[in-house]
Amino acid sequence: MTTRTQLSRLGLFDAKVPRYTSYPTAPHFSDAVSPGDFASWIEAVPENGTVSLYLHVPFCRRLCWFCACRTQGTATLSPVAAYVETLKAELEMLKAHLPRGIRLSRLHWGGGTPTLLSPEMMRDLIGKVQEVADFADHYEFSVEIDPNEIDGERLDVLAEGGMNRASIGVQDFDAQIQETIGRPQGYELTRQAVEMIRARGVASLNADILYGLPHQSRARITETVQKLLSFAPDRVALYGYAHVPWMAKRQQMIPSDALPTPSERLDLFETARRLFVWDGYAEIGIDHFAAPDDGLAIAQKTGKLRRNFQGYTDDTSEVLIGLGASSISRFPQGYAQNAPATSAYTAAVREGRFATSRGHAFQGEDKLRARMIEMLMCNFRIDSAELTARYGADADALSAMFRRANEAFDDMLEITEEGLFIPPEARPLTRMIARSFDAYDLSKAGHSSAI
Ligand SMILES: C=Cc1c2[nH]c(c1C)Cc1[nH]c(c(CCC(=O)O)c1C)Cc1[nH]c(c(C)c1CCC(=O)O)Cc1[nH]c(c(C)c1C=C)C2
Ligand SMILES: C[C@H]1O[C@@H](n2cnc3c(N)ncnc32)[C@H](O)[C@@H]1O
Ligand code: MET
Ligand code: SF4
Repeated sequence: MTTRTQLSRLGLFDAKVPRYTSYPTAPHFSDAVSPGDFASWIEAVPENGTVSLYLHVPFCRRLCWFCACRTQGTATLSPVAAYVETLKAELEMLKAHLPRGIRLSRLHWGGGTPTLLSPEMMRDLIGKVQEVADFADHYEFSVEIDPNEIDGERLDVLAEGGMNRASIGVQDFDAQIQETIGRPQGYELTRQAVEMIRARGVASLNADILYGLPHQSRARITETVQKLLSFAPDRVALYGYAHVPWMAKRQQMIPSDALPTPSERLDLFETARRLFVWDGYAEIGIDHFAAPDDGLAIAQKTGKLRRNFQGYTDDTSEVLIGLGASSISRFPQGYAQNAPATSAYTAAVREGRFATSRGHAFQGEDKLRARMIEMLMCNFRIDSAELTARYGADADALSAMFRRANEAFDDMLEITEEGLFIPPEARPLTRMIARSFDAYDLSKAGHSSAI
């Protein structure tokens, strides 16, 4: 039996599974976590430690049809200006609760399109962040940049404010695909954005591209990857296009009959993956590639790769604080998510309350299972020794779980003294294998394709 037949028989081409940027995943959050819990979790951060800070900007000038991000269109800057004022008020509240001596190991601006902010708004927001906490040594300040929404002046402000990583949205360079997904973006425009970013000494450049787009073929994705490689990005995220029109209504604009089949998606991923590997990139987890000297590649080699809401990271901070509408924070105690609607978020912060609307306090085996799933997503292996040492897991119980997983996956996995290992031929199954260690009921969540 070929590997592909085996993958198909195991349900890879039919499965709908989470992306596991958290465990439990966000659909399992409830209203059990309150603004008061969020405040007390912030107050419990150890003095003189580090935290990471994520600021979410849920606005875009254009609304690309393929996009599943939580963002709203705006033709003018006035809602953005009002939103920045709310973010500043939320930062002020954070400052009031944060223990002494905390520094930022990471600052990430995401969205949406944070580069929609005017240079003055950017300066203002950076200033307010600096009032809350200084950057730690070896900090990273990264910003998601839409090449259509950037200019030299904004980049100057960001670079002066300490931005040392930039991430650009590319998705695909093919004109017909761009038209079908509602995201026109010429190669030349993207190249100019890259040059402007590099000219300001920004140390690290990431680019996002997608496989599984309508009309995408091996030839077309090859061309896109080659064009992207001409920019020599330090990192690339190669996400599977998640077609979830029941969640992201804009995707109803995308003709489903032009979408590749799950089997073709696997081909597209493999085609792109090989090109990156040939070019010397290290494979990072399920969907990232990094130059060998990049932090992600080093973290992977040293076993320090982590997974958070922004994807893969080499950040070692235990605490990630997400501000802005819909942002999710992670603490040793659990997750807290802000109200998703900008109106509800704004109303809470303007009244002087944190906007926490949902979340999950860790209980029972949550942390153990979260770490097992993170290990699979990052390293394609589960290391039993760490689980017994850090979470008091029972070695026999772990072995029994591994054996059950291996049976469920046709003996394609390897069980060793050290733990469980997913060999390369079984790696397309990684999210499905992770799901087999998920104790929550996933039947109602409406996830995207497993490949
Ligand atoms: C920056 C944009 C995106 C974010 N997530 C996605 C994009 C494109 C992709 C995505 N994330 C989820 C789905 C649903 C189906 C699935 O495959 O699981 C898709 C297509 C899951 C998801 N998205 C949000 C939540 C709360 C969840 C569930 C979490 C999980 O399954 O782990 C909302 C959300 N997504 C993004 C942000 C910043 C955000 C709001 C907090 C990023
Ligand atoms: C932040 C990044 O999220 C990715 N992104 C946006 N929408 C989707 C989707 N439906 N499926 C997969 N990835 C998506 C894009 O690559 C963007 O650049
Ligand atoms: N909005 C930017 C872009 O589309 C950043 C990636 S999508 C959140 O290019
Ligand atoms: S891809 Fe980026 S610019 Fe397009 S709608 Fe999504 S967040 Fe906005």
